[in-house]
Formats: sequence, structure tokens, C-alpha cells
Amino acid sequence: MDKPLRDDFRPSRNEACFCNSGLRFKNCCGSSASNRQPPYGVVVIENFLSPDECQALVVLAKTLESERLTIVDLEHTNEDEVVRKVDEGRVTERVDMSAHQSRLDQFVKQALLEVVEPHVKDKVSWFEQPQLLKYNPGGFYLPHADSENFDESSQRWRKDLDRDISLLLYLNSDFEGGHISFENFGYKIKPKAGMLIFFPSDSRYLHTAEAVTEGVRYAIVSWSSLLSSPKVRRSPPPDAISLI
Ligand SMILES: O=C(O)CCC(=O)C(=O)O
Ligand SMILES: [Fe+2]
Repeated sequence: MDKPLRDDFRPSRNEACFCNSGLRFKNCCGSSASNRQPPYGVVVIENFLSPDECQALVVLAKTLESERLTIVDLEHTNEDEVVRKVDEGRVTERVDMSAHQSRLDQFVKQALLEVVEPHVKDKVSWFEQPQLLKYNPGGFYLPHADSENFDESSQRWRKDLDRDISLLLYLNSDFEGGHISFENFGYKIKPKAGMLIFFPSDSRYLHTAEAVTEGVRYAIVSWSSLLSSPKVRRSPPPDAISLI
């Protein structure tokens, strides 16, 4: 299967902004003004979830088990055994929502149908099973792209996963630190309870969940594949939820 490659996105401050506004990058998506808008492609919607909906999920999450997220350890995985390891770039727990998964699925589906599809003018083929993330004090996620990995040999980004849109629903505000930042645009925002954020999953939109310094930060995350985008894998992830 074709795995498209993308050049590293390094706009210079003086060049024409990639969003075709006609402005320079430094005065547009790369602005350093304190009252700037999110860069092109990043959509922030406050109060998408009501305070009651957020509160109910946080109260529930506090009664449930959570475990540190791990990744597949390719060095030690063989045909008989898949070995997982903690990811040094990510100190995040996942709340075990198994008995309540449909509540997360509903919220994400609603966001995709009501907001994301009209915005991107496309249909979502499927979305990956939403996860409820929990960042304790000290928790973070270093800069990463959700769909692409940097290929050292070609010095370009390779699309490895069929993710086009990354979506976050934030459930609480009572923590310190924990901004989400988009390094290529010098843009960061403090999540608030009820806030919906979505953006393209590719490496232009490299992002970081900055360390939480006080309190606990809760977020729902899911990734969607759009109908019009060519697929790089043979099939959707096994837990994906189809929308077509
Ligand atoms: O927690 C966040 O704000 C971002 C999480 C994230 O980027 C991810 O799970 O891929
Ligand atoms: Fe991410």
C-alpha cells in the first residue's frame, strides 16, 4: 500500500501563510500576538459538552481503574508474544471505560456529525474507539503527530495510520499546566471543561500535551478517517466505529 511522504513543515516567519490568506505567516497562522486565533485547521469550540455532561464523566472516571498507556516493544515482540513497554514520551493513563464505552462513543459521534463533517466538507468513514485519558500531576505527552512518523532515510514524514482528523473533548478545568500546544504555529491553549478541539492528524499539526503541574486533567481522544482520503492500511483498526 502507498504510504505518502510529507516534507517537514518549517514555514519561515516572512513567507506567505500556507492558509492562503495572503498574509505573511508571522501575521497569520504563526502570529505571536496574545489575542491570536487558532491556526488554520485547528478548530476550538467552547462548551460543546455541558457542565453536567463533563461532571458526570469525571465523577464516573474517578471510580474506575486506570492504567499507564504503553506501546508495542518491537525489539522484544516475536511471533509468540506481543511485548509492550511504557512510552518515555508519554506519561498518560487510560481510564478503563469498558462498561461505559458507549457514552464516549456517543459524544464523539455527535461532534463528528454536527461539527467536524460540516467543517471539513467530507464524511467520516470511521473513528477509532474513543479513549478517556487521565493526566496526573507530572503527566504529559511530548510533541508527536497522530498519523505520521518521521522517516530517517528520506527525512520526510510517512503516513502510517489512517487518521485524518484528531479530536479532543476536554472534561475539566480544575488543573494547572496541561496546555495543548502546536509547535509549528507557536499556538497553545488551556483546555476547559466542555471544550472540543479538532485538527488534521498530520505532522504539520505536531502537538504536545504539556505537563500538568497541579490537579488531574481528563480528556476524551479519538481519530477519524475521512471518506475521501486514500487509505494506507488494508483495513480499519479492529475497534473502529463505522459511520458510513
Ligand atoms: O491530551 C491532549 O490534549 C492531547 C492528547 C493527544 O495528543 C493524543 O492522545 O494523541
Ligand atoms: Fe495526539
